[in-house]
Amino acid sequence: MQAPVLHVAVIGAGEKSAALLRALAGMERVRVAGVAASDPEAPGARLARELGIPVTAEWRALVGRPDLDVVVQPDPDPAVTAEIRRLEPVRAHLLPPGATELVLALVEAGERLIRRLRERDRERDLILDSTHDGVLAVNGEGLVTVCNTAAERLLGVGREKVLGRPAAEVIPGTRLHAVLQSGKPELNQQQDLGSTTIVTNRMPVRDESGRVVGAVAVFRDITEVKALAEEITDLRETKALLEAIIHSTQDAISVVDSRGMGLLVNPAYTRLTGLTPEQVIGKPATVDIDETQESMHLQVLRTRRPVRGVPMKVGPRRRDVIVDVAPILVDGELKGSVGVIHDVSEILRLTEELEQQKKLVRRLQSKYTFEDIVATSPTMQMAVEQARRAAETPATVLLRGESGTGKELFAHAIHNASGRPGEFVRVNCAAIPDQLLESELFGYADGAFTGARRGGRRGLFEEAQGGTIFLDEIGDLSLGLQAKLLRVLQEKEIRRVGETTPIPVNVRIIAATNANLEDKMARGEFREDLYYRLNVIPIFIPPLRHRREDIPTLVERFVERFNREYGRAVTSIDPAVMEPLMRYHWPGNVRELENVISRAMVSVDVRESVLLPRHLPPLDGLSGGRHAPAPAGPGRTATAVLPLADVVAAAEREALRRALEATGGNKTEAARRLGIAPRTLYYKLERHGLLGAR
Ligand SMILES: Nc1ncnc2c1ncn2[C@@H]1O[C@H](COP(=O)(O)OP(=O)(O)OP(=O)(O)O)[C@@H](O)[C@H]1O
Repeated sequence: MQAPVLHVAVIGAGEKSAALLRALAGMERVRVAGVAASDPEAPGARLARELGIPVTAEWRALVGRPDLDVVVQPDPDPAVTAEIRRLEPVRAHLLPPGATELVLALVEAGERLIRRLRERDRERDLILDSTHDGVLAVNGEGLVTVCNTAAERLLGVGREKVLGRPAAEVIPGTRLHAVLQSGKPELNQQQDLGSTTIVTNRMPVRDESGRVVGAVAVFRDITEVKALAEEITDLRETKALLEAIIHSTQDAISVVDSRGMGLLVNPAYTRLTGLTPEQVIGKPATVDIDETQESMHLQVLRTRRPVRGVPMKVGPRRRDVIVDVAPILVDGELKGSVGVIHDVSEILRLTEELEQQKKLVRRLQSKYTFEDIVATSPTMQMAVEQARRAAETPATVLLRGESGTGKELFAHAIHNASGRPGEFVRVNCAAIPDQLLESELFGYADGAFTGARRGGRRGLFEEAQGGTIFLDEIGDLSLGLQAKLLRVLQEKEIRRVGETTPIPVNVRIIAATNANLEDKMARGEFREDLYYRLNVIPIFIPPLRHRREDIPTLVERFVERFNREYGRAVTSIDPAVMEPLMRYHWPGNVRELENVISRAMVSVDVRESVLLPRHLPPLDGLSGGRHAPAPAGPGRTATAVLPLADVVAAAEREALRRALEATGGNKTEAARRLGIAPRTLYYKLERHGLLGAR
């Protein structure tokens, strides 16, 4: 149905009429049919012309029109009013006096209200558009009334396409119509919109009476939040892992920020330094854990370079530590520095203990005195007497005798009787490779060769400073080393390998050999000058087979010793035991006798008190009785087939034994005749138990 339109005629064109015309022009349901103006230039007449309203000079022409609903006379002229009433008695539409003012006031009030409402709408839109949350509202009919910028962005639609349209049709997946129907809010609903995830709160809008008149949805993009949440979970796990590691490591760790303020310390740090987290975190690292040094953290922050392996003493117990500090650089930016402190006091203590143990072992090595040397035979008594006298002097002693005759025993005894305060150091010149022997004897400088220890190392000559060095198997020394040893003997100073500064040494030298040095000299294998330097006091120790009268006393001595060592209780020796021992030729000399008694004592029962012939092991080459020859001998008619390895080993042992016997124990000569290197011979003798256990 078409809304009715009010047709108005305005009589008069003064200021008041003009104001009324302006007000009426804005009204939708009012049409001004014409304006009556006696002066065509009056303000009302001019405005009417601008607005396209017909203007007439004769008001009577206007009033007579049949389509008029109202005639308005803003400035009433009583004569005109009466005239109108007379002419139009039926349609007395004239507004009463003062009505114009009322209309104007109402229009103004209406305009003010509209302005205020528009402002509020603008404010609301501004607020809605500035929030990141999408806002969508529908009225009671489900038509969209609000769609802010964020909603446009999130939904991917322009507001001009949705405003005033049914939400259910234009917003995919909306549930606002459902909320409109149920009147129940739907809160924190997660919803996927393509690649984005949103979370929505939908609420009904009620009027004062509680009737649902609309619904609002407020929603936000949580794609980033979701990703961040996942990242944070990952970071938390990593952090927990790192914390666990930092907490459990035995190394002390401290971290400072880029200004040098304490950020983190672990329990190992507190244990080591005695500093608690409260004393460190948030405090400047001006002094280091070792107050005598500049803070390494500050040094690293200043230079941006790591510092490694700095030794320090820290904590109330002044523990020895090694510190590494490194800058923390993230994308090239300095974020702080991390220090790791390794406690090395335990390692140092163990090293020291090891050194002590080594010294102890060496001291044990030189525990023998002249009282320990059995010397019943006149030849041995003479040798001991010579040695006693030599001990009183610092002169070089050369001990000569076959293997196992007791040369080392003599060396110990001489050292102990000499009263020299330093240590007794033994070197087997034949057992150490030549290149190694030089650095062993004289030590080496820092960085002398690959693998050399930092700071270099003392050699055995320096170790024996103030004491005695026992150069065993001197006959096996290479010509090169012979020259170097000669210089030591002449100048009484040594030079570490790789160094030129000499170090004075005060060391008594006892050399020993079972080789024929004179033969060697004749063959050019031993330097003559060195021979005379060494041969100051030569002492010959005869082989056991040349002094059999020593055998009973030696046996008694060994039985006593193994009683103690093996927990046996042998108090007497059957005379029948002595018989084969006295007959045997003892190629291995006293060491071999010692081994035989040792094996006999092992086969003695703990309750037995008498050593019997049956306890003795077979003695090589002694036939008859229970002392059978070694198995696998060539003359043996054995039916048993033995493993080849055993047969070969037995043959090798026999060959070695014969070679030693034939050369009187001269190992260099034995090696030469066997066609093997002396070192190989040593190795083989050791393996077959033909070389005394050292
Ligand atoms: N006269 C002795 N009195 C007591 N024990 C002795 C005697 N002679 C040697 N021994 C013992 O015999 C074993 C061998 O002696 P030692 O090691 O001194 O011989 P060596 O001549 O240095 O041998 P090698 O030339 O093989 O190095 C040692 O256990 C030692 O105690």
